[in-house]
Amino acid sequence: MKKLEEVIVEIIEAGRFLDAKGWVPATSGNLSVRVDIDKIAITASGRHKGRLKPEDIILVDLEGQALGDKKPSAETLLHLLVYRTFPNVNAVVHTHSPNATLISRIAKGRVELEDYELLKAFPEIKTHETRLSVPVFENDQDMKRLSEKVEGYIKKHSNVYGFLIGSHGLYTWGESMERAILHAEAYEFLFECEIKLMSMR
Ligand SMILES: CSC[C@@H](O)[C@@H](O)C(=O)COP(=O)(O)O
Ligand SMILES: [Zn+2]
Repeated sequence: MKKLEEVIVEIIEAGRFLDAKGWVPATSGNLSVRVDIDKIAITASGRHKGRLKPEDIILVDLEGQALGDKKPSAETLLHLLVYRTFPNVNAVVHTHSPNATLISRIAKGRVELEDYELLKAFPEIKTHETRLSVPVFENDQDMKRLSEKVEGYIKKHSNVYGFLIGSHGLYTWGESMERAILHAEAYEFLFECEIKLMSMR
């Protein structure tokens, strides 16, 4: 596990990267890193992810209780379910890009990505001759209800590297922040291709 100081810098730099891409507009999005067996560092609620300061990164326990007085992300439960489900995952990112928001409005139930060379950006995928499903969940302000639905799906399906929330955005993760950002980039590219393909039909 990295030291908390290193994790804070990592989250701030990742937020700047996502902001530079236009994927976390208007304080949307959130990022987290596992810092200990029972502690997660996560962005405080309502902060602009391109302009994070060290004090905007706070610690929560595995129930989502803040270990301090700042309010953690409103979507903390969606991060915690990922850490609970995948012991090898150490970073989760959530973006609100136009592509993720749009394709999650168009797709019914899931986005099917197949025959793309870039699918090899995801773990264990070694060939373009793959179909990767990205589940789409209806948006819901009741995070407990939404997180239970997502966790139920992920527990029943293999090869899930991310999920979409309808008209909202993308969640993805990785063994490190670097891998989580790489997966976000790959999803963004693939969603853009799919949206352009749909517009050509
Ligand atoms: C500002 S609209 C986006 C928010 O409602 C939410 O979806 C989001 O991604 C950020 O919530 P936050 O509580 O700041 O982590
Ligand atoms: Zn969001």
